[in-house]
Amino acid sequence: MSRIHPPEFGDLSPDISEILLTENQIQQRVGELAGEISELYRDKNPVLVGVLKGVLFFMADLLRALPIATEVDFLSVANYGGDSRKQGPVRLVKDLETPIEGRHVLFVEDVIDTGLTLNYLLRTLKARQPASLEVCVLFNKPTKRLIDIPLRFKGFDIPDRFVVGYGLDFHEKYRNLPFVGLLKPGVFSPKL
Ligand SMILES: O=P(O)(O)OC[C@H]1O[C@H](OP(=O)(O)OP(=O)(O)O)[C@H](O)[C@@H]1O
Ligand code: HPA
Ligand SMILES: [Mg+2]
Repeated sequence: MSRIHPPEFGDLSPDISEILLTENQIQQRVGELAGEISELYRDKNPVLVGVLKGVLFFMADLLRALPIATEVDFLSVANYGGDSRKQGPVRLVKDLETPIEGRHVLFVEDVIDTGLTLNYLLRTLKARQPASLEVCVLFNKPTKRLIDIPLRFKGFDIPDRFVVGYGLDFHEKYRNLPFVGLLKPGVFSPKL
């Protein structure tokens, strides 16, 4: 089975300087992660919890690769600091609809950078007394971490660079690229 993509990504392609992970590499690793996850959660009917919006493609692909019964739910967060994101605390702007007390919860994240977002969310979910709470992250930037977080399932360690694609955005753009890449210096400005 193959997916249909335009040969070029229209007006997005010229903004990309380098592809770090191809669509095939990502899809293969997602399949491997699904295998590992299904071993741990067989017969446990876990709740997969994702944080919007970056996780949308990873969650969709992971769910479809999992050969076990699961449920899915989503959270949404905002940074108190507005534009100075990644520096201040986060707050919940959309909560789960699923009560997770006594449930096996797998937190699914697209990228972990400082770990501040995940740290806040894990503390919030732990207080609801799930039967278990583990983390699955696709892209991990180990050198950016401010808070240590145990990662039960991990897709790739990636360098400390700002990446886009496969759900990851720069000012809400580039999420729809099927690969993960770097933006050209003229396009990406960390101060924006
Ligand atoms: O480890 P941290 O430094 O906290 O960064 C990781 C968070 O940043 C990204 O979300 P973002 O705030 O970009 O929201 P989005 O998913 O809607 O793009 C990502 O999806 C994580 O939730
Ligand atoms: O590299 C990144 N790209 C997009 N969003 C992000 N959020 C944390 N790190 C990143
Ligand atoms: Mg983002």
